[in-house]
Amino acid sequence: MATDTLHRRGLMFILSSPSGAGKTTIARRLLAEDGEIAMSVSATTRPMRPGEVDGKDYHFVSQTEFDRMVEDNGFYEWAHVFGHSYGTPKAQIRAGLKDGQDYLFDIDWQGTQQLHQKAQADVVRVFILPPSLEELHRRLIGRGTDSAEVIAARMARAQAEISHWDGYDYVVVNDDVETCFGKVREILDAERMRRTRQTGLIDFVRELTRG
Ligand SMILES: Nc1nc2c(ncn2[C@@H]2O[C@H](COP(=O)(O)OP(=O)(O)O)[C@@H](O)[C@H]2O)c(=O)[nH]1
Ligand SMILES: Nc1ncnc2c1ncn2[C@@H]1O[C@H](COP(=O)(O)OP(=O)(O)O)[C@@H](O)[C@H]1O
Repeated sequence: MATDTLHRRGLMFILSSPSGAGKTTIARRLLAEDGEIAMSVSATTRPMRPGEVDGKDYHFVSQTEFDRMVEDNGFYEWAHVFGHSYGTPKAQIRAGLKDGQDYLFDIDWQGTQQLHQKAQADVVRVFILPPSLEELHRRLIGRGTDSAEVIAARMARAQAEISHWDGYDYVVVNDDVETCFGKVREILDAERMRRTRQTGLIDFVRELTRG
Protein backbone atom coordinates (compact mmCIF):
# COMPACT_ATOMS: atom_id res chain seq x y z
CA MET A 1 0.00 0.00 0.00
CA ALA A 2 1.50 3.36 -0.99
CA THR A 3 1.35 6.13 1.62
CA ASP A 4 -0.25 8.55 -0.86
CA THR A 5 -3.41 6.43 -0.86
CA LEU A 6 -3.87 6.77 2.92
CA HIS A 7 -7.28 8.11 3.71
CA ARG A 8 -7.59 11.10 6.00
CA ARG A 9 -10.66 12.76 7.49
CA GLY A 10 -11.03 16.45 6.62
CA LEU A 11 -10.55 19.12 9.28
CA MET A 12 -12.32 22.35 10.16
CA PHE A 13 -9.67 25.08 10.26
CA ILE A 14 -11.00 28.14 12.09
CA LEU A 15 -9.39 31.57 11.78
CA SER A 16 -10.71 34.26 14.13
CA SER A 17 -9.42 37.70 15.06
CA PRO A 18 -10.60 41.11 16.11
CA SER A 19 -11.91 42.82 12.98
CA GLY A 20 -9.04 44.31 10.97
CA ALA A 21 -6.23 42.10 12.33
CA GLY A 22 -5.88 40.36 8.98
CA LYS A 23 -7.76 37.05 9.02
CA THR A 24 -9.36 37.64 5.61
CA THR A 25 -5.92 38.41 4.13
CA ILE A 26 -4.48 35.19 5.57
CA ALA A 27 -7.55 33.16 4.59
CA ARG A 28 -7.49 34.33 0.94
CA ARG A 29 -3.82 33.48 0.64
CA LEU A 30 -4.33 30.03 2.14
CA LEU A 31 -7.13 29.34 -0.32
CA ALA A 32 -5.01 30.54 -3.24
CA GLU A 33 -1.88 28.55 -2.32
CA ASP A 34 -3.25 25.38 -0.70
CA GLY A 35 -5.06 23.11 -3.10
CA GLU A 36 -6.64 20.97 -0.38
CA ILE A 37 -8.67 23.47 1.61
CA ALA A 38 -12.01 25.01 0.64
CA MET A 39 -13.81 27.96 2.19
CA SER A 40 -16.87 27.38 4.31
CA VAL A 41 -19.07 30.12 2.88
CA SER A 42 -21.25 31.63 5.62
CA ALA A 43 -24.68 33.14 5.16
CA THR A 44 -25.08 36.72 6.34
CA THR A 45 -27.66 39.48 6.42
CA ARG A 46 -25.03 42.24 6.21
CA PRO A 47 -24.80 44.27 2.97
CA MET A 48 -22.22 43.26 0.37
CA ARG A 49 -18.98 45.28 0.32
CA PRO A 50 -17.37 46.47 -2.91
CA GLY A 51 -15.29 43.64 -4.36
CA GLU A 52 -17.25 40.90 -2.58
CA VAL A 53 -18.93 38.15 -4.59
CA ASP A 54 -22.22 36.52 -3.57
CA GLY A 55 -21.71 32.79 -3.04
CA LYS A 56 -17.93 33.19 -2.72
CA ASP A 57 -17.32 35.60 0.17
CA TYR A 58 -20.74 35.05 1.73
CA HIS A 59 -24.22 33.94 0.78
CA PHE A 60 -25.93 37.32 1.12
CA VAL A 61 -29.48 36.67 2.32
CA SER A 62 -32.43 38.60 3.74
CA GLN A 63 -33.32 38.35 7.43
CA THR A 64 -36.40 36.32 6.45
CA GLU A 65 -34.29 33.80 4.51
CA PHE A 66 -31.81 33.60 7.38
CA ASP A 67 -34.58 32.99 9.94
CA ARG A 68 -35.98 30.22 7.76
CA MET A 69 -32.58 28.48 7.66
CA VAL A 70 -32.40 28.70 11.47
CA GLU A 71 -35.87 27.14 11.75
CA ASP A 72 -34.94 24.38 9.30
CA ASN A 73 -31.87 23.55 11.43
CA GLY A 74 -29.71 24.38 8.42
CA PHE A 75 -26.80 25.90 10.41
CA TYR A 76 -23.96 24.29 12.34
CA GLU A 77 -23.91 27.52 14.33
CA TRP A 78 -25.03 31.10 13.98
CA ALA A 79 -24.51 34.40 15.80
CA HIS A 80 -25.30 38.11 15.77
CA VAL A 81 -22.20 40.20 15.02
CA PHE A 82 -22.22 44.01 14.57
CA GLY A 83 -26.01 44.05 14.27
CA HIS A 84 -26.19 41.40 11.52
CA SER A 85 -26.75 37.65 11.52
CA TYR A 86 -24.04 35.21 10.42
CA GLY A 87 -24.27 31.41 10.16
CA THR A 88 -22.38 28.34 8.94
CA PRO A 89 -24.55 26.22 6.64
CA LYS A 90 -24.36 22.48 7.42
CA ALA A 91 -25.07 21.06 4.00
CA GLN A 92 -22.00 20.05 2.00
CA ILE A 93 -19.50 20.36 4.86
CA ARG A 94 -20.53 17.16 6.63
CA ALA A 95 -20.19 15.08 3.49
CA GLY A 96 -16.98 16.84 2.47
CA LEU A 97 -15.22 16.12 5.77
CA LYS A 98 -15.93 12.44 5.38
CA ASP A 99 -14.34 12.53 1.92
CA GLY A 100 -11.19 14.15 3.32
CA GLN A 101 -12.01 17.73 2.29
CA ASP A 102 -10.59 20.41 4.64
CA TYR A 103 -12.62 23.57 5.29
CA LEU A 104 -11.53 27.04 6.30
CA PHE A 105 -13.82 29.04 8.59
CA ASP A 106 -13.67 32.79 9.11
CA ILE A 107 -15.97 32.96 12.13
CA ASP A 108 -15.98 34.78 15.45
CA TRP A 109 -15.39 33.36 18.95
CA GLN A 110 -19.08 32.59 19.50
CA GLY A 111 -19.23 30.44 16.37
CA THR A 112 -15.90 28.85 17.27
CA GLN A 113 -17.23 27.79 20.66
CA GLN A 114 -20.35 26.30 19.12
CA LEU A 115 -18.46 24.45 16.38
CA HIS A 116 -15.99 23.12 18.91
CA GLN A 117 -18.83 21.78 21.07
CA LYS A 118 -20.41 20.06 18.07
CA ALA A 119 -17.37 18.74 16.23
CA GLN A 120 -14.44 18.86 18.64
CA ALA A 121 -12.33 16.18 16.96
CA ASP A 122 -12.48 17.90 13.57
CA VAL A 123 -11.86 21.47 14.74
CA VAL A 124 -8.55 23.40 14.79
CA ARG A 125 -8.88 26.90 16.29
CA VAL A 126 -6.43 29.66 15.35
CA PHE A 127 -6.63 33.19 16.73
CA ILE A 128 -4.87 36.07 14.93
CA LEU A 129 -3.80 39.05 17.05
CA PRO A 130 -2.76 42.51 15.80
CA PRO A 131 0.68 43.74 16.92
CA SER A 132 -1.00 46.70 18.72
CA LEU A 133 -4.35 48.50 18.97
CA GLU A 134 -2.86 51.49 17.12
CA GLU A 135 -1.90 49.26 14.19
CA LEU A 136 -5.35 47.63 14.26
CA HIS A 137 -6.91 51.10 13.92
CA ARG A 138 -4.56 51.97 11.05
CA ARG A 139 -5.52 48.75 9.23
CA LEU A 140 -9.24 49.37 9.61
CA ILE A 141 -8.80 52.87 8.19
CA GLY A 142 -6.42 51.65 5.47
CA ARG A 143 -8.86 48.95 4.32
CA GLY A 144 -11.21 51.73 3.32
CA THR A 145 -14.39 49.66 3.60
CA ASP A 146 -16.02 51.11 6.71
CA SER A 147 -17.33 54.49 7.83
CA ALA A 148 -15.69 56.25 10.80
CA GLU A 149 -18.65 55.15 12.93
CA VAL A 150 -18.28 51.47 12.01
CA ILE A 151 -14.51 51.66 12.60
CA ALA A 152 -15.12 53.14 16.05
CA ALA A 153 -17.57 50.31 16.82
CA ARG A 154 -15.05 47.68 15.66
CA MET A 155 -12.30 49.27 17.78
CA ALA A 156 -14.62 49.41 20.80
CA ARG A 157 -15.25 45.67 20.39
CA ALA A 158 -11.65 44.68 19.76
CA GLN A 159 -10.58 44.30 23.38
CA ALA A 160 -13.64 42.21 24.22
CA GLU A 161 -12.86 39.94 21.26
CA ILE A 162 -9.20 39.66 22.24
CA SER A 163 -10.33 38.52 25.71
CA HIS A 164 -11.49 35.25 24.09
CA TRP A 165 -7.93 34.31 23.03
CA ASP A 166 -7.87 31.43 25.50
CA GLY A 167 -10.65 29.61 23.64
CA TYR A 168 -8.21 28.80 20.80
CA ASP A 169 -5.62 26.08 20.20
CA TYR A 170 -3.10 28.44 18.52
CA VAL A 171 -2.46 32.19 18.72
CA VAL A 172 -0.42 34.00 16.04
CA VAL A 173 0.47 37.71 15.99
CA ASN A 174 0.04 39.22 12.52
CA ASP A 175 2.88 41.75 12.49
CA ASP A 176 4.62 40.87 9.24
CA VAL A 177 2.08 39.23 6.95
CA GLU A 178 4.59 36.77 5.40
CA THR A 179 5.71 35.50 8.80
CA CYS A 180 2.15 35.18 10.04
CA PHE A 181 1.07 33.32 6.91
CA GLY A 182 4.02 30.93 7.21
CA LYS A 183 3.06 30.09 10.78
CA VAL A 184 -0.58 29.47 9.89
CA ARG A 185 0.56 27.15 7.09
CA GLU A 186 2.74 25.20 9.49
CA ILE A 187 -0.18 24.72 11.87
CA LEU A 188 -2.34 23.41 9.03
CA ASP A 189 0.37 21.05 7.77
CA ALA A 190 1.00 19.62 11.24
CA GLU A 191 -2.69 19.20 12.04
CA ARG A 192 -3.16 17.19 8.84
CA MET A 193 -0.69 14.65 10.16
CA ARG A 194 -2.50 14.10 13.45
CA ARG A 195 -2.76 10.37 14.01
CA THR A 196 -6.48 10.49 14.79
CA ARG A 197 -7.29 12.13 11.44
CA GLN A 198 -5.42 9.54 9.39
CA THR A 199 -8.17 6.98 9.21
CA GLY A 200 -6.30 4.77 6.76
CA LEU A 201 -3.33 4.39 9.10
CA ILE A 202 -4.51 1.21 10.83
CA ASP A 203 -4.39 -0.85 7.63
CA PHE A 204 -1.10 0.71 6.57
CA VAL A 205 0.60 -0.04 9.88
CA ARG A 206 -0.86 -3.54 9.91
CA GLU A 207 0.79 -4.16 6.57
CA LEU A 208 4.11 -2.73 7.75
CA THR A 209 4.13 -4.89 10.85
CA ARG A 210 2.90 -8.10 9.20
CA GLY A 211 5.00 -10.87 10.65
N1 LIG B 1 -20.43 32.93 14.33
C1 LIG B 1 -20.17 33.27 13.08
N2 LIG B 1 -19.45 34.37 12.83
C2 LIG B 1 -19.18 34.67 11.55
C3 LIG B 1 -19.67 33.89 10.46
N3 LIG B 1 -19.23 34.46 9.30
C4 LIG B 1 -18.52 35.54 9.65
N4 LIG B 1 -18.47 35.69 11.00
C5 LIG B 1 -17.78 36.72 11.81
O1 LIG B 1 -18.51 37.93 11.72
C6 LIG B 1 -17.60 39.02 11.93
C7 LIG B 1 -17.85 40.12 10.90
O2 LIG B 1 -17.48 39.67 9.63
P1 LIG B 1 -17.43 40.65 8.41
O3 LIG B 1 -18.73 41.38 8.33
O4 LIG B 1 -17.05 39.89 7.18
O5 LIG B 1 -16.32 41.70 8.77
P2 LIG B 1 -14.79 41.54 9.18
O6 LIG B 1 -14.77 41.74 10.66
O7 LIG B 1 -14.12 42.63 8.44
O8 LIG B 1 -14.33 40.17 8.78
C8 LIG B 1 -16.19 38.43 11.88
O9 LIG B 1 -15.72 38.34 13.22
C9 LIG B 1 -16.41 37.06 11.28
O10 LIG B 1 -15.43 36.15 11.76
C10 LIG B 1 -20.45 32.72 10.77
O11 LIG B 1 -20.92 31.97 9.91
N5 LIG B 1 -20.67 32.48 12.09
N1 LIG C 1 0.50 42.07 8.42
C1 LIG C 1 -0.13 43.12 7.89
N2 LIG C 1 0.51 44.31 7.81
C2 LIG C 1 -0.12 45.39 7.30
N3 LIG C 1 -1.40 45.41 6.84
C3 LIG C 1 -2.09 44.25 6.90
C4 LIG C 1 -1.51 43.06 7.43
N4 LIG C 1 -2.44 42.07 7.36
C5 LIG C 1 -3.55 42.62 6.83
N5 LIG C 1 -3.35 43.93 6.54
C6 LIG C 1 -4.31 44.91 5.97
O1 LIG C 1 -5.18 45.28 7.04
C7 LIG C 1 -6.53 45.44 6.58
C8 LIG C 1 -7.44 44.52 7.38
O2 LIG C 1 -7.16 43.16 7.02
P1 LIG C 1 -8.31 42.09 6.80
O3 LIG C 1 -7.65 40.87 6.29
O4 LIG C 1 -9.44 42.68 6.01
O5 LIG C 1 -8.78 41.88 8.34
P2 LIG C 1 -10.00 41.08 9.00
O6 LIG C 1 -10.47 40.06 8.01
O7 LIG C 1 -9.39 40.44 10.22
O8 LIG C 1 -11.05 42.09 9.35
C9 LIG C 1 -6.51 45.15 5.09
O9 LIG C 1 -6.44 46.37 4.38
C10 LIG C 1 -5.22 44.32 4.89
O10 LIG C 1 -4.68 44.51 3.60
